Amino acid sequence: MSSLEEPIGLDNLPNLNYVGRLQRCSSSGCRPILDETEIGNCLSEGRECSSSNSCEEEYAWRRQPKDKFCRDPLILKATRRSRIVFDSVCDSWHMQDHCYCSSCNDTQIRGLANKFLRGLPKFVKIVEVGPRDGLQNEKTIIPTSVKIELIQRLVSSGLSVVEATSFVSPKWVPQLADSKDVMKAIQDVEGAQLPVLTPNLKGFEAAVASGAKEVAIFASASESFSLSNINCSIEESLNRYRDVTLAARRLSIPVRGYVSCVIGCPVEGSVLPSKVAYVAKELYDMGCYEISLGDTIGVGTPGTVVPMLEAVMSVIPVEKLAVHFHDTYGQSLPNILVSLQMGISTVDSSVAGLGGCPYAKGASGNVATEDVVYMLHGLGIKTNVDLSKLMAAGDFICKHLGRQSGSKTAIALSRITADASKI
Ligand SMILES: CC(C)(COP(=O)([O-])OP(=O)([O-])OC[C@H]1O[C@@H](n2cnc3c(N)ncnc32)[C@H](O)[C@@H]1OP(=O)([O-])[O-])[C@@H](O)C(=O)NCCC(=O)NCCSC(=O)C[C@@](C)(O)CC(=O)[O-]
Repeated sequence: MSSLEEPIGLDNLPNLNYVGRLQRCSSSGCRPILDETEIGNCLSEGRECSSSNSCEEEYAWRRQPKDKFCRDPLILKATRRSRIVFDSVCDSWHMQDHCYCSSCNDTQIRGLANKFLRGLPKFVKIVEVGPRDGLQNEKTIIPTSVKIELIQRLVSSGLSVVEATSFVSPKWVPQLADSKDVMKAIQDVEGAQLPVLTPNLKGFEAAVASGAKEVAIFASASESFSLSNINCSIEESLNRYRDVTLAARRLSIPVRGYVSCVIGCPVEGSVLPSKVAYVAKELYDMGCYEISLGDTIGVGTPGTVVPMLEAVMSVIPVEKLAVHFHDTYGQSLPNILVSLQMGISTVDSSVAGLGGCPYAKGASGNVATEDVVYMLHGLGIKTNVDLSKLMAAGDFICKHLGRQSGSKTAIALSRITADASKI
């Protein structure tokens, strides 16, 4: 296995029981391993293992003594298939240092480890867009109370930014016509920024009147998409957004900027990186504190994402950039990984992979937050997100929508949870 992370291979881990396997993914179960010395040590330890040796000691999982484990009322409840209690079980386990590969005894391979993982950020901020981007395309109107509970659950999972709703025309996006009620109900939610989308001054004023403390504006790198999404050209939209950012500055309200169609447009096809860089810079110059680069239809691969990011990074500092991938072609995780390697440390995602844009037919939801958290924790990158609580939030909304989660991580871990409860 050449991967630096211990192979996921759940089926290949006969010596770990189900709970142990799950714990590998909990936020507390992962620790940063990106420090060069640590990687070096780990790999040196690996050198001492002969290739025929199993590295089981190195993978040792510290756990409660078995009898204590069995008396633990939390565990007993877990056997009754209680997901919430199972989350507590997760927290009673933690992972020790582990060696990645028993055969990593070659300095060249060690060099590769440093080359690919050394530059990754130690912490990634996740911007959860499920309640807005995730729900905006749902045909059946979701009760306001469900939206409110979803936001509350997401915030309590540790997410520090949860995009709550949009102040757009209810004729264009009927699902979010209750934005005022949602905002009023979450006024006392603490511990997270709760930005809302505003397409113009009218939306901005309504958002502020409803208690929004942060807004997001959204331009496009494609003329056709700009027209179909917000009914105006790119230049017209930038003029509108100048008004919004000016009004926001007067009220000291932070503004986030989106650029959509950064790789491709449903009408025009490929979008030039220079066009993306132009729109991103305009938004940055008018005062957006962060620019989120959206692959709205999810056509990007690392091969197209890297040149796009290069172009944008030549005009905007990398720490001001975020990436926003839809997962139509299953490319989001590799795209996120290359973005992190290029220095980006803010990633947008949607719980349970909810979403799709009403004006980009066929585009699927955003990358699932659970999958992003799983990958980041697997890389030793902190997120402050409790994966089990996040999964519970995903489960909550999926049950309401009557469909399976779009997160592979959530599906896999739920199976393990169900199996563990039978132990
Ligand atoms: C921009 C508009 C409003 C222009 O829509 P328009 O029809 O051109 O606007 P208008 O100025 O002619 O007004 C028409 C009506 O809308 C009203 N109106 C006007 N503004 C508002 C407002 N803010 N809130 C509520 N109502 C509004 C206005 O008052 C009027 O009402 P009427 O007199 O007919 O009763 C419309 O096109 C719109 O709402 N578009 C939003 C569409 C949308 O939300 N799309 C999904 C966003 S997702 C995205 O962009 C991508 C992203 C960010 O997720 C990143 C990625 O995934 O890549």
